[in-house]
Amino acid sequence: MTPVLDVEGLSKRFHMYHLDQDLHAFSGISFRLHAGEFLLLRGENGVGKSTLLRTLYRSYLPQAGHVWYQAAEGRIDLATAADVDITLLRRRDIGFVTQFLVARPRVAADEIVAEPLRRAGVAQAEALDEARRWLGEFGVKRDLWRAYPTTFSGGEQQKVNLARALILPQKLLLLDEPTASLDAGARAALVRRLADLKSAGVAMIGVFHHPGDVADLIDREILLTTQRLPEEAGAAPQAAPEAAPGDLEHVAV
Ligand SMILES: Nc1ncnc2c1ncn2[C@@H]1O[C@H](COP(=O)(O)OP(=O)(O)OP(=O)(O)O)[C@@H](O)[C@H]1O
Repeated sequence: MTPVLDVEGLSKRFHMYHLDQDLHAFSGISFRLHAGEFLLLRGENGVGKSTLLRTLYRSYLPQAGHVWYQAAEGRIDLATAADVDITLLRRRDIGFVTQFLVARPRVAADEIVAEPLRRAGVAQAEALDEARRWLGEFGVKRDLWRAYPTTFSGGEQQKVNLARALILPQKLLLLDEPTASLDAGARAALVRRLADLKSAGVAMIGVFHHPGDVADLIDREILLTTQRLPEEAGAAPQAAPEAAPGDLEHVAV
């Protein structure tokens, strides 16, 4: 079966201009992800989990490697694809859920959530109905549905964020600590939605503060570790070979 995502030798470093030195976030990461698979990214603080997700989403450009994505039109390398193609894929195929909502001023919560449906051609009234259903599902109080999320609490903003990101099933979902500020009810609603999306064939890669929340969904794990090699050895950290489902994959970064 053709993987949805085939990551080959991906490396990312940041240049810190004020120190005039590079910071290696990770190097040589390789893995594959198939439709309906759920991959958990683990590792200690600062090991590069969020950076890896952002590089897959092409918010960051990698220094080396490929991120082959199987689009309807054919295989495309997200590491080098044109911005216009990335924009299309983000609208249609690839979702990114973070714990932070970028709330636009004077746009109501239900409109923010309905927007992906509107872009996909769903009529305004139907899209708003569906958006309100999801706001309700995630526990946003009814009297906030027409309000502006710029003034919402952290948890309320996060619920709007989730409803918007998950309203339209995409092919690949990147999840960066989506449960961070959620109450128990919203966490349960999120897990239900992720389980439905997984059954519908959505491939997912996630970082979770409490992986127990999604224990039933996880097919594979990648553990990112910081491997400090002696300078004189001169060898770059290598990614471990791909693990079978259920195995734990150790990847030095
Ligand atoms: N834009 C950036 N510029 C420079 N350094 C960065 C940038 N983004 C991340 N880093 C650095 O890259 C390293 C990896 O950060 P990242 O946020 O990916 O870690 P993480 O594994 O997600 O950590 P946490 O578990 O704390 O969220 C850190 O040392 C961080 O300081």
